[in-house]
Amino acid sequence: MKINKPKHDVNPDLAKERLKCNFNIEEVTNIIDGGKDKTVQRKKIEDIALNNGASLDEVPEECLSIKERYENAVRKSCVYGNLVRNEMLEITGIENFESPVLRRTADAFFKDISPFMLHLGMFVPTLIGQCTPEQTAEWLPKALDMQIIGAYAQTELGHGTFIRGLETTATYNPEKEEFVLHSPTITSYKWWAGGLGKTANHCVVMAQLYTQGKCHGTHLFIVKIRDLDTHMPLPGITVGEIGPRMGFSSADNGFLRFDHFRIPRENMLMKHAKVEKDGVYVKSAKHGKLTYGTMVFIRVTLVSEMSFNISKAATIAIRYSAVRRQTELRPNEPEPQILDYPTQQHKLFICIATAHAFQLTSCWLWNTFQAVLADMKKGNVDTLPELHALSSCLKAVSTSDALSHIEQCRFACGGHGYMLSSNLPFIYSFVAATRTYEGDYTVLLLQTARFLVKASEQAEAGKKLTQTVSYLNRTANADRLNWDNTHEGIIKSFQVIAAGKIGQCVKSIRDRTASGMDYEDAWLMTTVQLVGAAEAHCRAVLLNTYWSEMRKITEASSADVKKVMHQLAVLYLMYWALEKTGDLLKYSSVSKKDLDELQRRYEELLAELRPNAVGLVDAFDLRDEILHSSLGSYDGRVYERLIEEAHKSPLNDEPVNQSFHKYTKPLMLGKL
Ligand SMILES: CCCCCCCC/C=C\CCCC(=O)SCCNC(=O)CCNC(=O)[C@H](O)C(C)(C)COP(=O)(O)OP(=O)(O)OC[C@H]1O[C@@H](n2cnc3c(N)ncnc32)[C@H](O)[C@@H]1OP(=O)(O)O
Ligand SMILES: Cc1cc2nc3c(=O)[nH]c(=O)nc-3n(C[C@H](O)[C@H](O)[C@H](O)COP(=O)(O)OP(=O)(O)OC[C@H]3O[C@@H](n4cnc5c(N)ncnc54)[C@H](O)[C@@H]3O)c2cc1C
Repeated sequence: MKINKPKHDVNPDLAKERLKCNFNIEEVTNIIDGGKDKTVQRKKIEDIALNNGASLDEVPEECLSIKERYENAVRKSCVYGNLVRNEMLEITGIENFESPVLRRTADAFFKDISPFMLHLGMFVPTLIGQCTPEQTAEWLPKALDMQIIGAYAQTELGHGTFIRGLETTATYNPEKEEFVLHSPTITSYKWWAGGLGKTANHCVVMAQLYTQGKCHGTHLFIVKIRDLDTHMPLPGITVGEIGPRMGFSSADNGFLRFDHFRIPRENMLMKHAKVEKDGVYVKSAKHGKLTYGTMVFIRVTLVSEMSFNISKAATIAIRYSAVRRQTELRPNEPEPQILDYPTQQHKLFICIATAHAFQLTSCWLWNTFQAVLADMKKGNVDTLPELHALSSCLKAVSTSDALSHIEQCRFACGGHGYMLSSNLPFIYSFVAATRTYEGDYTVLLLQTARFLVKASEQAEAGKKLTQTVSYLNRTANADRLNWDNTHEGIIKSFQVIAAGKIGQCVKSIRDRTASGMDYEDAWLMTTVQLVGAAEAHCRAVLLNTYWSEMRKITEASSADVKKVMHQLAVLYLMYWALEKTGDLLKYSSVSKKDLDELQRRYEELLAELRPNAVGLVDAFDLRDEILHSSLGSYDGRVYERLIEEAHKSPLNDEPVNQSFHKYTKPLMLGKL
C-alpha cells in the first residue's frame, strides 16, 4: 500500500523504523477504517479533496489577520462544500452526510475550523431529528444543497449548561399565526453558536415556548436571520461575532439578539410537540427530552472524533521521536533516538492504544445509538436513558483523555511541539473546546451518575439491569474482589471499582438524608464522589468494550496483526490499572507484589511495541496534507520543514522591520 509518496528522501532513521515493522500495515488500516472497501472509499474522497489546489494556503493560516483568516476559511469552505455536494456525497450516499470521512478530509483544507462545520454538524442533524415530514421536505433539501446555511443557537450569555434556564422567548400569536422571538435581557443574547456571527443565514433557535398565556418549556425553531441576497441581518435581528478565542478562530462563533422578531407558526420544529393554529399546545413525544436529540447525536460522534485527533497527535509525536536524537547514554556513543527512552514510549504508546480504544468503542456506541433510534421509531423510548447515560460519560471521558494525551504528545516534542507549524497547538485547542461544548465534563458525568444511582438501587432490589450496568447485578454484594492478574481480571476489577464507588455514593446520600438533609443537598454534597463513580463506570465500559471488540474484529486477521492489536489492548488495560492503583488497593485484594509485577510487565510491553511504533502510526494512514505538521510528515524532513516554515513568517518579509527606525533607533540614540 502506498501511504504517502514522499517527494524527498525519507529521513534514514524513519526509513529504518519502517523496515523493523513486523505486521501488515494495510491490514491495520483496514481495521481502523472499518473494512477494506471503506479504506478504498476514504482514499477516493481524499483524492477528490487533495487533487484540488484550493486547499493550499500561500501564507499559513495562522499568519493572517482575523478578517483575512475568516475570508480565506470561507473561500475554502465553499470549495470544499461544493466538492461534498457534487462529488463526495455520491460516493458515501447522501444519507451518510455525517460520515466521519467527510469531516476528517476537511482537515486538508483547514488547520483550524471551517465556518460551515456547524451547518453539516448540527443544523442539518437537527432538521433530520426534529422536523415533521412536511418540514423535512421543505428545509432539508435546501440545507443539504447549501441553498441555506445554518447554525445551532442554543447557548446564551447567561446559560449554557442549564437549558431549562434559557431566557429567549417564542410567544405564539394566533391572530397572525406567528411566533414572536424576543431576547428580554442581556443574559438572553444567544452566544457561542459556530458559524452564526457572519456565515449563517438561518439558525435553529432554542427558546421558551409561550402560548395561551402558558410557558411550555424550551422548544426549537428555525429562523431566517439574514436576507439571502444581500446577506444583511433582517430587521429585529442583531447578530455578530463574539471575538477572539483560544481556538476555533475561523468559526465565527456568534451572538444573536431578537427584538420582537416574527416567524411563521410552521417554523416551530414540530416532530415532538406542536402548536395548533388556534394556539393549543399538543405534545406527542413519549419522552420529555427528545428536543435534546442533536446533542446526543454529537456526543456519540465525538468519541470517534477524539480517536481521530489522538491519532493525528500520536503520528506527529512518534515520527518526530524517531527522527529526533538527544543526550548521550554513555560517553562517546551516538545520541539515541528519543523514541528509545521508555519514558517517551510511556507518553506515546498509550496514545496509539487510546486511538484504537476510542475508535472501536465509537463504532459500538454508534450501533447502540442506531438501535435506540430504531426503537424510538417504533414508539419505544425505554432504551433512551441508558443511551443518554452512556453517551454523556463517553463524551466526557473521551474528550478529557484526548486532551491530556494530546498535551503529552506536545510535551514529547519538546520545544518544537510548541510551534504552530507542528500542528499540535491547533489539535490541542480544538480538543480543549470539546471538553466543554456539547455538555461540560462534570455536568455530563453527573447525568451518568443519576442513572447509575438509580441502577444501583434497582440492583439492590434484585431487578435485572440493562447491559452496560449489568455488572452491578453481579458485583452489588461483592466487598473486595480477589485480584486476578489476567486481562479479564483487570476488566472485572474496574467493574468492582465502579460498583464500589456507586455504592459508596448511595450510602453517602442515604447517610446525609438520614441525618436530616433534604435529598437535593445530600446529592450536592456527594457530587465529587458521584463524578468519580461515573468516571469509574465509564472506564469499566471502555476497557470491556475495547477488549471484546478488539478480539471480535481481529478474529480473521493475520497472526502478526492479531498479536500487535492484542498488545495494544493489553497496554491499555495495564496503563489504566497502574493509573488507578489507589482504587485497586481499595476495592480488590491486589498486593504490592502484584502491582510491581504489573509495572514490570507494562515496561516489557513498551519495549515489545517499540519496533512497531512507526508502523502503527503509519497505519492511521494520515496524509501529510491532513496532518499539516512540520514534525510529523511521512518523510521525516523535520528540520528542513521547520526552516521552510520559519521563512514563511511575515516578519521575515524584509531584513529590517520599520519599527527599528521608528522606535528602537531613537531609543538607542536617546532621541525618543
Ligand atoms: C458530523 C460530526 C461533527 C463532529 C464535530 C462537531 C463539532 C461541533 C463543534 C461545536 C459544537 C458545539 C455545539 C454546542 O455546544 S450546542 C450546545 C450544547 N449544550 C449542552 O450540551 C448543554 C448541556 N446541558 C444539558 O444537556 C442539560 O441541561 C442537562 C445537563 C442534561 C440537564 O437538563 P435538564 O435540566 O433539562 O434535565 P434534568 O437534569 O432535570 O434531567 C431530567 C431527566 O432528563 C434526562 N435527560 C437529560 N438530558 C437528556 C437527553 N439528552 N436525553 C435523554 N434524557 C435526558 C435526565 O437524565 C433526567 O432523567 P431522570 O430519569 O433522572 O429524571
Ligand atoms: C468552541 C465552542 C463552540 C460552541 N459552539 C456552540 C454552538 O454552536 N451552539 C451552542 O448553542 N453552544 C455552543 N457552545 C456553548 C457550549 O455548549 C457551552 O459553553 C457548554 O455547554 C458549557 O456551558 P457554559 O458555558 O454555560 O458553562 P457553565 O455551565 O457556566 O460551566 C462553568 C463551570 O460550572 C460548572 N457547572 C455548571 N453547572 C453545574 C452543575 N449543575 N453541577 C456542577 N458543576 C456545574 C461546570 O462544570 C464548569 O466547571 C460552544 C462553546 C465553545 C467553547
